Amino acid sequence: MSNQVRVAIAGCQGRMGKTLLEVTQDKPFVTLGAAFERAESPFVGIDAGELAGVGKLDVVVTAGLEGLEDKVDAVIDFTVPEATLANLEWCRKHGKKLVIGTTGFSDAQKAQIEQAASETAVMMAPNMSVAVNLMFKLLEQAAKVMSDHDIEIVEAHHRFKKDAPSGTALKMGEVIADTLGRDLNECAVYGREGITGERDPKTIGFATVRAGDIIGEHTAMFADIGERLEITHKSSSRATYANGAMRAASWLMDKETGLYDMHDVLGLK
Ligand SMILES: NC(=O)C1=CN([C@@H]2O[C@H](COP(=O)(O)OP(=O)(O)OC[C@H]3O[C@@H](n4cnc5c(N)ncnc54)[C@H](OP(=O)(O)O)[C@@H]3O)[C@@H](O)[C@H]2O)C=CC1
Ligand SMILES: O=C(O)C1=N[C@H](C(=O)O)C[C@H](O)C1
Repeated sequence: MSNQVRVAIAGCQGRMGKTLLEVTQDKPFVTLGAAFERAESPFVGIDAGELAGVGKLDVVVTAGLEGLEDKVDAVIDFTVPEATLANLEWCRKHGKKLVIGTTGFSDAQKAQIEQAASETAVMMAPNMSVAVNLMFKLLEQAAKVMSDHDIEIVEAHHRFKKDAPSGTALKMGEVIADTLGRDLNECAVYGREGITGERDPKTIGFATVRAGDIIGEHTAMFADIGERLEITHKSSSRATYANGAMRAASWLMDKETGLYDMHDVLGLK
C-alpha cells in the first residue's frame, strides 16, 4: 500500500521534468502539487502539462518553491547540483521530503546533503530504475568471483548530458571497488590516451560515449584471457526513472529524517 504524496517537480520542463509530469497522471497515490523552474524561465506562469505536451494539468509553472509550503509534501529534483542544494535548503527549512535524481555532485556538496538529511528525509540515487539497482547487486556477486579480472565500465548517453562519467557508472565503480576492498579514488582510470603502458590489474577503467539521443546505457566488463563477462543495462524510456522517483517520494512519507538510497526503497538491503 503506497502512501499518498503531493509532489513538486523541480526543473519541470527538462527531459526528466516532463517525464515526471507525465507519470504523475497514472499514479493514484501521487498528486501534482507544484511544478517549477528557475525564476528567469520563460515558462513561468504557463500550465506545466500543456508546455510538457501531456495536456492541461491545472498547475502553472512557478518561479521556485517559495510560498508552496501548503501544497507540497515532497520535492522531486532532477536538475543541476546548484539548484538541488537550493531545493534541499527549502525542504530542510519546511520539513519536506526530497528525492534527488540529479548527478554530478562534488564531495563537499554530498556532505551538505548528508548534513541536511539529519533534519529531513532525503532519498538520493544516481539511477532510479529497478533493473539498474538490481544490477548493482549482480555486480557485487560478479566482483566477488572475478576479483582478478580486468574490470572496465562503459557508459553512453545523449549529447546534452552535462556530467561524465554518469552517476550510475560511478556508482557501479564504487560497488565493485567496495566489494574488492579498493578505494575508487585511487584505482579509477578515467579514459586513456597515448603510450599508456600495460594495464594495471588493480585499476577500474571508465569510458564515456556522448551521442545523439541515447537515453542511457551501462556495461561492466569482467575480462580475462579466454573469456569475458559483460553485465549491461539499456534504457529505452525515461519513465523507468520517473516511476522510481514517484515510488521513492511515497516511501519517504513515513520517514522523519535520514539519507536513503533506492536499495532502501526497493527493500534490497
Ligand atoms: N537518478 C536518475 O534516475 C536519473 C538522473 N538524471 C539526472 O537528472 C539531471 C537532469 O537531467 P535532464 O532532465 O536530462 O536535464 P535537463 O537539462 O533536461 O533538465 C534540467 C531542468 O532543470 C532546470 N533547472 C536548472 N536550474 C534550475 C533551478 N535553479 N530551479 C529550477 N529548475 C532549474 C533546467 O532549466 P534550464 O533549462 O532553464 O536551465 C531544466 O529544465 C541530470 O543530473 C541527470 O544526470 C537523469 C535521468 C535519470
Ligand atoms: O543524464 C541522464 O540522462 C542520466 N543520468 C543518470 C546518470 O548520470 O547516471 C542516470 C541515467 O543514466 C540517465
